[in-house]
Parts: sequence; C-alpha cells; structure tokens
Amino acid sequence: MASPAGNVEPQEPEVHRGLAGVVADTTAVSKVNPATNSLLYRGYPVQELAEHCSFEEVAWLLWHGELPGPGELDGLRERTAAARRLDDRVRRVVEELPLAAHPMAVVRTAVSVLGTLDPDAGDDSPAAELRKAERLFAQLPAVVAFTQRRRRGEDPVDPDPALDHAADFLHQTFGETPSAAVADAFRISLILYAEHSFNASTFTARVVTSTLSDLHAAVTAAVGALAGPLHGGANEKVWDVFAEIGPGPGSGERARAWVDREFAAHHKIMGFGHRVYRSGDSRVPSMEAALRRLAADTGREDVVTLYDELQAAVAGRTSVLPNLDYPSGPAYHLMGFDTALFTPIFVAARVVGWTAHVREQRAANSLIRPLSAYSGPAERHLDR
Ligand SMILES: CC(=O)SCCNC(=O)CCNC(=O)[C@H](O)C(C)(C)COP(=O)(O)OP(=O)(O)OC[C@H]1O[C@@H](n2cnc3c(N)ncnc32)[C@H](O)[C@@H]1OP(=O)(O)O
Ligand SMILES: O=C([O-])CC(=O)C(=O)O
Repeated sequence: MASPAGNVEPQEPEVHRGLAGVVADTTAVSKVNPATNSLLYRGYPVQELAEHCSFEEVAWLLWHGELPGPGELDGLRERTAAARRLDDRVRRVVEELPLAAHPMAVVRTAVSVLGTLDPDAGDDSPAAELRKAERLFAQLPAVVAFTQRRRRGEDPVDPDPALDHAADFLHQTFGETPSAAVADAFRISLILYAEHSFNASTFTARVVTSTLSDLHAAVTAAVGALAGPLHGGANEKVWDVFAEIGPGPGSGERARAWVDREFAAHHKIMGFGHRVYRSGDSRVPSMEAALRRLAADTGREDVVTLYDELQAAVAGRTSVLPNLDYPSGPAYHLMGFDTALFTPIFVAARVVGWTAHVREQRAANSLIRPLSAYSGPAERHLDR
C-alpha cells in the first residue's frame, strides 16, 4: 500500500496461530477428511483395516504404501519378533529412573537410549531408517510392559515370538495370553492410533527430521509432543474423569453434576473436541464398538453406562463431539492397564505413523522454518 508521500508501507503479515488451517506440505501417508468424516491410510479406510488386518500388516502399509505380500509379512513378523526383547542396558537405565516418573518420560528416555544402541546409529539411509523403524516398533511394547510391571513390583516377562505383535504386547504386560475380546480390542486400538496426518506429534517428528537429524531424535521429540493433555495425554485424563465420577448406580446424576461444574469453571472436557474434525472423529465408532464388546466380556456394563451418560451430559452443553481418546481411555482400563500407561500405548502405535512421516520427509526434504510476526518492543539502545 502506498502512503501519501508515495512510500510503500510494510504489510502486516497474516498470522495463523497454532498453524490452524495452514497446509504445510503434502503427504501420501494418510488423508483426514472432515467433510466426509473419513480417515484413509494410504487410500484404505481405517475402519476396514481395523476390522480385517493385523497391526503388522498396517505397519507395512504405512511404511511402504502397499499391503504386504505373504513373504513380506512373514519377513516382517520374523524380524520384529526376534527384536522384541528389551536390551539389558535399556532395562538398567529404566531401573535407575524414579518409580514416580511418569511413564511417558520413561518411554521418551528409553527411545533416546535405544537410539544410541541401534546397530544402524549414524546411518540415515532409507534402508537403515526402515530397519530402525522396525526395531523401535518391535521394542516399544517391551518398554511399556516393563514400565507397568516395574510400577507393580513385578518381574519382566519375556516376549513370546509365537504370538503376534498386539497379543504379545498384552502377554509381556500381564504375563498371560489375553482373551480374544481383549486381544481384538487392543489390536483395533493400535490400528486406529497408528497414524493421523500432520497432528502435533507427527509434525514435531517432521520438524526434527527436516534438520536432517536422526530417526530416534525425531521419535523422542514426538513422544514429548504426544504427552500433553491436549494431544495423546487426553486418554489418561478421560479415565481420571471416569474414576472421579465413579461408574455404578447413580452415575448419570453424578456425570451431569460433574459436567455442570466443569462448564461453570470453563474447563475443556478431556476426550472431546478436535482441531480438524468438526462433525465427529472418524475413528470413534470402531473404538466405541470394541469398548462395548470389551465391557460385555469383562462384565463391566457400568463403564459403558457411564460412557453414554457422560457423553449425553456433554452433548447437553456443547456441540463438541468425542475424539478417539474418549472410548480408548475406558477400553485400556478394562484391559487392565494402569492409567499412566495409556499414552505410552499410544506411542507404541503412533511410532508407525511417525516413522512413515520421517521417511517421507527425508525423501523430499525442505527445512521447516516458519516466520513470526514480531510483537516485542520497538528497536531501542542501551543507555551506556
Ligand atoms: C488423539 C488426539 O490428540 S485428539 C485430541 C485430544 N485432546 C483432548 O481431548 C483435549 C480436549 N480438547 C481440546 O482441548 C480441544 O478440543 C483441542 C485442543 C483438541 C482442539 O482445540 P482447537 O482446535 O484449538 O479448538 P478450540 O480450543 O479453539 O475450541 C473451539 C471451541 O470449541 C470449544 N471446545 C473445544 N474442545 C472442547 C472441550 N474438550 N470441551 C469443551 N469445549 C471445547 C472451545 O471452548 C471453543 O469454544 P468457543 O469458540 O466458544 O470459545
Ligand atoms: O490429528 C490430531 O490433531 C490429533 C489426533 O487425533 C491424532 O493425532 O490422532
């Protein structure tokens, strides 16, 4: 714009706080479409994958772009089953950490340590990054399981290579083969959590990769981003709310009173709302159905009753709808996990999406470095 004197005035830059609505790059890994309320992994609806696939098949799909052939799937299963056992050096580091440390801090530390021990450390070629991604995928269940068992004063359980990834995750955590209902609900949750385009933690992983830093650095940073309650940390908070209200007789009345208090205090309700979805999270129906089967299997109908009552009470106050963390929190509780382990499970699932994005970012890299609009004092000078 020209001033009366004819000088060109600097334009105020347009600021997009929280990068809301900004398209930062392209991705072929997944498509979140709020208009059709759909989520596609490499073109496949996530609901179909959750119904028909193992977590290993979905991991291969996200990393490679196509579902694995039989030989490819067998190879992935053999390699990852052989890599599941936690390195004693990682175990010792974890044992040095305070028992009171949050499991997300433990997992973040373990990923960083695993990076120093990885046989491909220092090699950022696509083949080496794929091997690192497979190893992290294989090792994270042992980190999560060991963390829960340590908190409970229990000895670690060795992995069972005869079990698939999801079932062995539960076996390493609880020391027994899970029931079909528990194994199925857990597998579904891992698939639904595996990937979600440029969410905050994935974007963090891409920012780190864009400096040409290594895969374990990107995943360590992503774990930090996921931990917050506005992102992955919400699944723990959801169960905290269920525990505070208390499932069982009279829970509807208690849920309504709780929601009234939260809205009066202008608090956000954990497990509700989403930056991208406006008419519901595409993953909720699959996870909610798994939660209902799990509640029937474990005789905990009181939990789904509260699930429905709390959702109805929130719907009476706002049009904001549940996100995936809303059904996942109670589902992980019914599976027997400690609440503080819910977000680490999310890590063990999302590591697939993060590493798929790390590979994509590195393959066509551009340093991620946005601009800022300065809002501090005008230029001034020292008075000396
Ligand atoms: C797997 C995941 O990471 S899914 C997200 C998990 N996080 C949560 O469940 C935490 C609770 N939810 C939230 O805090 C938010 O919905 C977020 C952070 C997820 C998204 O936030 P944003 O896109 O920035 O939306 P924003 O916070 O601006 O909310 C828009 C409006 O909806 C309301 N709103 C959004 N979420 C909630 C909520 N959980 N409870 C009550 N009101 C809400 C806001 O108050 C705001 O209302 P207003 O326009 O009248 O002021
Ligand atoms: O996409 C987001 O912003 C958050 C989310 O649902 C996810 O990461 O799964």
